[in-house]
Amino acid sequence: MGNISHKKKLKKEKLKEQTLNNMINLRMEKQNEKLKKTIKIITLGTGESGKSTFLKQLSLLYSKGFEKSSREVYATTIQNNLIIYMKILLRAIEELGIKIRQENTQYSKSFFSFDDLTTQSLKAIIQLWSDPGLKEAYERRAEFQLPDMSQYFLDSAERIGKNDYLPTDQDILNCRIPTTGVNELHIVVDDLPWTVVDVGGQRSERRKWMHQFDGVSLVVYVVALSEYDQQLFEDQTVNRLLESLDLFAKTINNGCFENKNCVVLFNKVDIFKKKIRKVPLTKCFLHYTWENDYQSTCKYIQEKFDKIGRNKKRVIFYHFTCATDTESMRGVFDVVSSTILQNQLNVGGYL
Ligand SMILES: Nc1nc2c(ncn2[C@@H]2O[C@H](COP(=O)(O)OP(=O)(O)OP(=O)(O)O)[C@@H](O)[C@H]2O)c(=O)[nH]1
Ligand SMILES: [Mg+2]
Repeated sequence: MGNISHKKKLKKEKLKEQTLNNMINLRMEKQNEKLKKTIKIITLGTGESGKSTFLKQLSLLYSKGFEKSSREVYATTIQNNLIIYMKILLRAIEELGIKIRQENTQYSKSFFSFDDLTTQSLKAIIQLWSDPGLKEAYERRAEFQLPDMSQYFLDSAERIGKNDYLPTDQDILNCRIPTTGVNELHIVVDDLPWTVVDVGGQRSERRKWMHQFDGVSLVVYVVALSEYDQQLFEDQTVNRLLESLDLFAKTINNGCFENKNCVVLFNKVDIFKKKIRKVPLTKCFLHYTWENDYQSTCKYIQEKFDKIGRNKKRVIFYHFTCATDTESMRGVFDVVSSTILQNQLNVGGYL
């Protein structure tokens, strides 16, 4: 009798164990499914901070990169931009009272009649860009609105002006096309499907943002560090870095994100490193009293953002980046990817 009841007890315990195992397996499967669900990342930040460049790099590293047809579209934009940049510079030399060489005045006078890149307009661009007056205007670009990357393209005018010109990856990374609406990139990183959402950062675009906030796993907030001495394109009375700080406060403390980890990219460090040697940070933060070197200014700016974003429910990761440099971005994506994995494991209850 005793033996039978002992056997029954063992059977019952085994059954219980099996049920428990099944339940654990089921839970694991469900959690794995959750982990495999598409990770939605949104890039936010003010206009021209580098959000779309971040997306282009992801596309180069984890997707097919740029097809011939899209290179052709970029070619037209880059060629048109050359005309636009030259007109901006010519207007600036007039407004700033900068003199150019006598022999170049004929080119500057006729330039406003050009709309396309032709043999004539290309010749004028090359001639005018060799003038020290235009270089001086470029150096003073914080006083008007001219993209930093205009120098890269003006230096390459001859190559860009060729009939069979097809932009390189670097040309495309440097090309500025302000985002209107929403762009999405679908990629697989470390076995996980990512949807990366890119929105326009200029003021008129920001009202579209909140429609994209649902289901976001990670916010990547992009700040153009180098813009501390520049004014907004949309409002010439507002400092760009202060606008970014203000926008960060409004965005990151939005109910959708208050318990979500966030990655802040302090971008354009290449320009910032050069600029900070010449232009004091007091251009932006009037009461800044620390040393005006790279380390101290970066620390100060990071603290400003951290003070706004810090709370007990999330972690904010900071990286100093040059979004146009593919190799350095590879390292940044590795960190972003492990941040996401950590987030997912937290959600699944693994950690
Ligand atoms: N030198 C330098 N240029 C950069 C860097 N990141 C982006 N850029 C350039 O800055 C310009 C603006 O970059 P975008 O990626 O278009 O900026 P965005 O944030 O998407 O701008 P919106 O679409 O208007 O919101 C482009 O010409 C880029 O090539 C960087 O780290 N260093
Ligand atoms: Mg963009």
